[in-house]
Amino acid sequence: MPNHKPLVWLPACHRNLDLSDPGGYTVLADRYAAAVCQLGLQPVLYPMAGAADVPDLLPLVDGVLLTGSPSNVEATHFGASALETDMLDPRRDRLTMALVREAIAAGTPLFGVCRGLQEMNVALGGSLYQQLHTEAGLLDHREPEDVDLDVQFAERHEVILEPDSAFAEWAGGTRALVNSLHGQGIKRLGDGLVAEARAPDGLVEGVRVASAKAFGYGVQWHPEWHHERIPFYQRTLGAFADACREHCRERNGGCR
Ligand SMILES: N[C@@H](CCC(=O)NCCCC(=O)O)C(=O)O
Repeated sequence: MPNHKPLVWLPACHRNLDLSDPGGYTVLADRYAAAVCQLGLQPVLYPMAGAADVPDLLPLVDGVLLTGSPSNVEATHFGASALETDMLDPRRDRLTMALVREAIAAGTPLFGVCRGLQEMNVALGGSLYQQLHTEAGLLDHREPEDVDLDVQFAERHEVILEPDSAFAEWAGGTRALVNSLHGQGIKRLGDGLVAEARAPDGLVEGVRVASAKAFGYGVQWHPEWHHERIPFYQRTLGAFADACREHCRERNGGCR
């Protein structure tokens, strides 16, 4: 039995931090890694991993957490053109498009948060609204600018949860309040995804992977934000952590 905690792969972002370094930087918001640690799991990064490395690396981990990011999934992945204003991350896109499909096929627990949900949707053939706030009938789902993080991540709207879904179980009912920090959103649902949570404007904000052999969920909100004091977020993350522990036991005959 290995003497380590279940390992969770968090694909990083790649940014030019504007320090005149043409090599760029690998970036991961501590918030996600800290939440993984608080769940008793060990976050791991493979900074240079590309799509071709996924078959070698996926068997080494017990779960995959696709984090949020200010960058947008490039619209060329769903048959549209990127907007001039888009902040893009083509390396992350290339990795996560492959990772989503292979994690589902391999039965590795998979959880997508915000950009991560959008990646799951696009990897499975779905499309995104590129600017929700320009769409008639849809809410502006972006966070307020130039305010404290506590205000940016404050609960902003309800989600309506499918009765009998895991979301309803985690929320203890069919409605929950969530934060909202995104400009893109699901337009056409990816193949094999089941919509189980919707914003009041009808936008799909929570999905289940129908064929998942382990945990396979994505959410548009941020359950990692102060999950320790919000039972809905805590139960969602707890279910992902339980699935990672189970996968670790199956993979290794046990785990810490
Ligand atoms: N850029 C996409 C995804 C939005 C998203 O993931 N926001 C999280 C921002 C905070 C963080 O880095 O965790 C969109 O705008 O829809």
